[in-house]
Amino acid sequence: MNLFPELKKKYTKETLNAREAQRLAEFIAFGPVIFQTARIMLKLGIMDILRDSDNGLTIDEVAEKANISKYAAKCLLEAALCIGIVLVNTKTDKFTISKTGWFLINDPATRVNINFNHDVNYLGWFNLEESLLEGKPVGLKTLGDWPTVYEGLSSLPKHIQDSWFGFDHFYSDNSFDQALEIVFSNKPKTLLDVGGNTGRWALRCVGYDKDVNVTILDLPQQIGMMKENIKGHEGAERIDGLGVNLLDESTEMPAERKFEAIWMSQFLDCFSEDQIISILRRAAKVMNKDSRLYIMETLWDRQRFEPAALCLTLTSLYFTAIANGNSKMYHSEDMERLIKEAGLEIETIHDYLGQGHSIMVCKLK
Ligand SMILES: C[S@@+](CC[C@H](N)C(=O)[O-])C[C@H]1O[C@@H](n2cnc3c(N)ncnc32)[C@H](O)[C@@H]1O
Repeated sequence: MNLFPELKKKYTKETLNAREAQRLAEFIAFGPVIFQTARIMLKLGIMDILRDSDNGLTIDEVAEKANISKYAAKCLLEAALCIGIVLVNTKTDKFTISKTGWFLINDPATRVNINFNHDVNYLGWFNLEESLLEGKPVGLKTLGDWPTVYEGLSSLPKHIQDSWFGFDHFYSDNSFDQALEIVFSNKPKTLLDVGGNTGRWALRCVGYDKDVNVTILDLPQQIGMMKENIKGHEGAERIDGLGVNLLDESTEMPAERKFEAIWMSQFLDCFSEDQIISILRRAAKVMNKDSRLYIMETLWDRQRFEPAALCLTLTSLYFTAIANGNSKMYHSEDMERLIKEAGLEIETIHDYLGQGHSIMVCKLK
């Protein structure tokens, strides 16, 4: 298995001593409540209060400033101490934030992941086991009654929708600047954005190049949201949308415009291996020898930093329990095999975009 260097260092040999390993095992055993403790410390503003204090605060002072009981403050701070997000001064009994606490407050990726896990996934994780065994998103029933999460996106309650889109947009938005340079180095005049969602990439494209026309393919519900979202923005008249369900194998991609570029960002991870081959074969049908297909994915093995691989392999289990029961964040070797089976080949791979995307540039074999 190919792994980028930081991951290889961490995943191919034991790095913990016995005490550290035992601690990690207990961290796992108490995982749900460790997560909730940290989330509540953030939500109640306790982490902010501690950060903003000059020399830290006692339990009583935290209780008063956060407007919670001393009992609640004591339970939270003692747990927060042992999970490593705060430190205590044993002379003054004052608590301060630790380095990990600083990341909880300031690292935008961590905040997005916490909201996503609490609002979208938390209840559904309880059904992960059945989801894995049945190959169905059994946990999705905690959000609503749809075959996959994608049919339900437009009707999720606002705070859950915000957390889902916050997660999705955070990752893709951060790569768009570099991605625009890669895609527009070939100056495409027509671009098909498959799974274009709310139109954020399409808007960036029409803003970047005054001559490009973008067609978005997505589920009909998303095309409705996309149209609302692009209204009034410069270049919106050069964006159109087609509501389709690409899980229906008889749905072909539009060929009439001879798309010079086909863009799939965080799209193929929504499908199983067989579904990916079918979608890529349909993309290949509308390509000619000059067309390029750009697949932007967070490939878990091609990460510069190990925590990113951790986030990605665990995000795979959101796809299992909530999204559709059969897709994942792929390893690049799997993606490459599927691309080849669909009659395409990889021309180049660009790594380390934004939060950890790669772009596989593909052409007809
Ligand atoms: C994870 S989002 C990625 C959105 C966007 N491309 C980005 O990079 O932020 C996946 C998109 O694929 C769309 N999608 C999922 N299943 C689909 C299907 N069966 N047919 C068409 N689009 C689908 C979803 O509606 C969603 O907009």
